[in-house]
Amino acid sequence: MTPSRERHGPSARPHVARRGVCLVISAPSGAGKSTIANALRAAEPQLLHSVSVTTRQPRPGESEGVHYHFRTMEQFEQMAATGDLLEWATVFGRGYGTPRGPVEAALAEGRDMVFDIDWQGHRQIRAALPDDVISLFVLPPSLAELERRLHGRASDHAEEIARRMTAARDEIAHWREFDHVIVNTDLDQAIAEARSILVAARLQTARQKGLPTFVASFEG
Ligand SMILES: Nc1ncnc2c1ncn2[C@@H]1O[C@H](COP(=O)(O)OP(=O)(O)OP(=O)(O)O)[C@@H](O)[C@H]1O
Ligand SMILES: Nc1nc2c(ncn2[C@@H]2O[C@H](COP(=O)(O)O)[C@@H](O)[C@H]2O)c(=O)[nH]1
Repeated sequence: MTPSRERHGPSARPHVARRGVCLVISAPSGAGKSTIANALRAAEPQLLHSVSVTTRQPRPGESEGVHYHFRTMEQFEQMAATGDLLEWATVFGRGYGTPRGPVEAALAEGRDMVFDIDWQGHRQIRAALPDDVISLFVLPPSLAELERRLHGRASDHAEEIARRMTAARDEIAHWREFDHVIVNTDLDQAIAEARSILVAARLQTARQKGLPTFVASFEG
């Protein structure tokens, strides 16, 4: 039998526009979250990357507006004070934050965005956008391997690596706050798992559009 709303065609409720997914990836420094986020973006060119603001110096090979927006502490504090940052935190003694404008634009357009931020940022973004955030915590296979990766990356001096290893324990202590956790032992597997999480988030019912029109007739 034809469901009633389908019989009365025009009275069927319009479809809910698709909401973008805010995929927050956190991990102790060196566990591989940027590598995984970059691989996701390479596999999914539509996926936007939230470019953070930081007060740290650029590393060799990093460019303004691509890896970070590099700002002075004064500029950073001004952005935080005027509400230009959706979240911000002090990480390893420096300021890091997420510019608000690009996130709001992405959500308005139903675009998905990936965030490479720490646990403090995750808490704040989840509180600000409770319906939009899906979060993933990336663990290294061991602390020894984490330290090997930080040295292997060759981007930080020994003192900075020691600081990041100390902070790693604090970061890992928050793993249960996340929706998903993966262990980044085999990189290809970790990327595939992260992609599955993104795909599953996209398929959540509240985010759908473009479904066959008959489904509107089956709303309770
Ligand atoms: N599964 C893996 N096996 C071996 N090396 C890996 C793996 N995943 C990532 N790496 C390497 O580990 C290093 C750290 O990775 P990456 O820079 O992505 O870490 P991160 O978590 O984003 O760190 P940060 O928070 O400091 O930005 C890089 O040199 C990367 O190539
Ligand atoms: N709360 C936020 N944390 C951020 C943001 N961008 C990056 N980060 C975190 O900082 C560390 C260090 O990054 P690095 O590039 O200096 O190695 C990283 O592990 C992220 O967790 C942000 O916008 N907000």
